[in-house]
Amino acid sequence: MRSKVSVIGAGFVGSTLAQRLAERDYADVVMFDIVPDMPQGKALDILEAGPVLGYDSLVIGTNDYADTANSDIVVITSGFPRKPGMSRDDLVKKNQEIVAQVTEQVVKHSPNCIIIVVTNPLDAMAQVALKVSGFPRERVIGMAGVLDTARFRTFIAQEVGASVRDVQAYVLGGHGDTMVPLARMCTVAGIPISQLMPADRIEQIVQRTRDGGAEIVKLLKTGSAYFAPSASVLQMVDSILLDKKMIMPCAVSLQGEYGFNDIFVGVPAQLGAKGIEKVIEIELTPEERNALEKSADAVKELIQVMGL
Ligand SMILES: NC(=O)c1ccc[n+]([C@@H]2O[C@H](COP(=O)([O-])OP(=O)(O)OC[C@H]3O[C@@H](n4cnc5c(N)ncnc54)[C@H](O)[C@@H]3O)[C@@H](O)[C@H]2O)c1
Ligand SMILES: O=C(O)C[C@H](O)C(=O)O
Repeated sequence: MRSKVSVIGAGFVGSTLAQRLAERDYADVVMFDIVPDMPQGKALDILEAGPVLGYDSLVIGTNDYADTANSDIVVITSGFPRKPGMSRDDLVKKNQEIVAQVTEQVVKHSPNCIIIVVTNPLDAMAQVALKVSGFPRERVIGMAGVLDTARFRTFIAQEVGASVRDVQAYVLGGHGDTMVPLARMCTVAGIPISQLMPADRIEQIVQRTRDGGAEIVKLLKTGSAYFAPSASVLQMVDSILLDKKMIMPCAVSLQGEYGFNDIFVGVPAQLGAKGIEKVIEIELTPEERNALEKSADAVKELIQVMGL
């Protein structure tokens, strides 16, 4: 039987993800939205590309949660994106309500699914989904680190004129202004970047990575990034559905790892058929440790604002 992936929210991230998933040809895809007819129209459009591109994925658009029943993975993208001048945290109240209500329905129809949260502010919304679902932490994962790391890798590759495939990096912490790009562990074909570029240039790239989401928001003016975000979710879905056990930075509800408890923080995690199969603890320098704590504090503040 084919796997089933449901995407809640058929906006820019949701519909681009549905397209990418359909092209993978390993799962049927259901796209849900509260806007009448819109998910149906987008799903039909993606389905009709199948004969040209050669995939047989069934793609359904719906306004009825019953169609999402028994999904293996549900990706929550529903909610407001920010506008220029806003921070992701400014979305917290509006999106908390949406994510809570969506999670309730998701769980009712797919009690055994793995949830991937995309809605911002990411770490706080993952906390909402974990709480409302009552799922174990292995089955509620936030997407942010793959995207932030992809941005970091893009800028490093551009700087040294290398293939992005040769650039390895990690961005840890919350998906906000205090995220922690680990420049010390960034390599190009195994060579530390400190041997390839001056420290001040590395610091500029680290800052551009932290501002990566805002850079796109400023250019788009009416919404936020979706091509790289949907590609990043796809990598997580690949690792889970194909049980590839890839290690990538994800927002995970930590239970003692890195000294944190019951708070979502971006850390390297191994993703497989069971969801989060392992949290990888990297030894951090005191400076990196401080930066991670500062980033976790920003997430804690939001959790308080939400009354969770
Ligand atoms: N974690 C990340 O790295 C990351 C990356 C990109 C975007 N995002 C976030 O993802 C979210 C979606 O971004 P987008 O660009 O797709 O926005 P969008 O406005 O294009 O789409 C959001 C969709 O959610 C739908 N929606 C609203 N309330 C709903 C509900 N109760 N049930 C179901 N659907 C509902 C809307 O109708 C809309 O179609 C935003 O919060 C954005 O900030 C996060
Ligand atoms: O920046 C945003 O608001 C969207 C997303 O979190 C991103 O990093 O692109």
